[in-house]
Amino acid sequence: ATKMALRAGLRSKRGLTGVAVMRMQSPPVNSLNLELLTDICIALEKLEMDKSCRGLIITSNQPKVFSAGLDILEMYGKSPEHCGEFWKAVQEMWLKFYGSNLVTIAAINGSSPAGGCLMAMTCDYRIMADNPRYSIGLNETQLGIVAPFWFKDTLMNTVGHRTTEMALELGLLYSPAEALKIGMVDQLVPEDQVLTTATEAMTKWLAIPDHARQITKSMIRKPTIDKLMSNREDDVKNFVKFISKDSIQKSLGVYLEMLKKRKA
Ligand SMILES: CC/C=C\C/C=C\C/C=C\CC/C=C/CC(=O)SCCNC(=O)CCNC(=O)[C@H](O)C(C)(C)COP(=O)(O)OP(=O)(O)OC[C@H]1O[C@@H](n2cnc3c(N)ncnc32)[C@H](O)[C@@H]1OP(=O)(O)O
Repeated sequence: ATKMALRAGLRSKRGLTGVAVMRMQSPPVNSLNLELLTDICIALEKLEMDKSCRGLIITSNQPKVFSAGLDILEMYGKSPEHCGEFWKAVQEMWLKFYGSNLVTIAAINGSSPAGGCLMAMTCDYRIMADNPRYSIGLNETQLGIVAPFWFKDTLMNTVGHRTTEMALELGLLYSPAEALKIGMVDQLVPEDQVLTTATEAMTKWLAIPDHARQITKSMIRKPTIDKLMSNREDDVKNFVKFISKDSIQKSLGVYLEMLKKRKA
């Protein structure tokens, strides 16, 4: 096994031959801030260029949480310039993962709301811990915010049209069993088996010749990727305009307070 040290917030190491394991470790809840997003993108870029690497398993080193989604503090009370930079990093993460040539497997060993769910859905296969206390889904509307079209497209491509209407409009967070039922995740296993099962699944995916699998993946995902690629700047402008509204800032503030109170 080769070890690969990465910058703060992220550790990645090789286990299975040709397979990297990326462990998010940004306490307390792996919320996706600018630094973590940048680290993830740099790591993926390096792996993508490494000819000996064919697969990537992404998981969490934090207890109970895969990722809490986008870091709300990057969107609350920040300048339009900062929000724009942040959103570009979110786009970059999505583009890199959704368009990755590697086999990507999400080993979801905890809750995965919003951007965390998005990240998992960019992968080729999802294995989640069967703990009923965990949840996964795109809950944006519950925060008073609107998931952009490429979040919606990713969900629609994964679970279908009608389920997306319900999931997105109601901002539903699903238990692992519900997520399996609608196809948001592909497999449930006991918590201590998530990573070993991901490794087993990887073996199956790697049995397929890379070029055939990569061309097939690209054929399926390219239209969705192209849609964002040709609208990137407008999407950033829309985000900044939307997130800077007083009413949206107020909703985010209320939500953050709720998170803190819930803890107390
Ligand atoms: C018309 C419109 C046109 C166009 C639209 C254009 C653009 C679209 C606009 C906007 C889209 C923006 C998209 C956003 C997607 C997102 O990802 S938003 C983030 C959503 N995330 C959540 O809702 C998750 C919130 N967190 C939780 O539910 C729990 O923390 C979790 C279940 C993950 C873990 O629970 P637990 O282990 O009990 O931890 P705590 O709740 O105690 O949390 C620990 C501390 O961490 C803080 N925290 C949690 N999540 C976040 C977060 N996402 N960002 C920042 N901070 C977070 C929490 O407050 C605690 O802090 P404290 O210790 O109290 O200081």
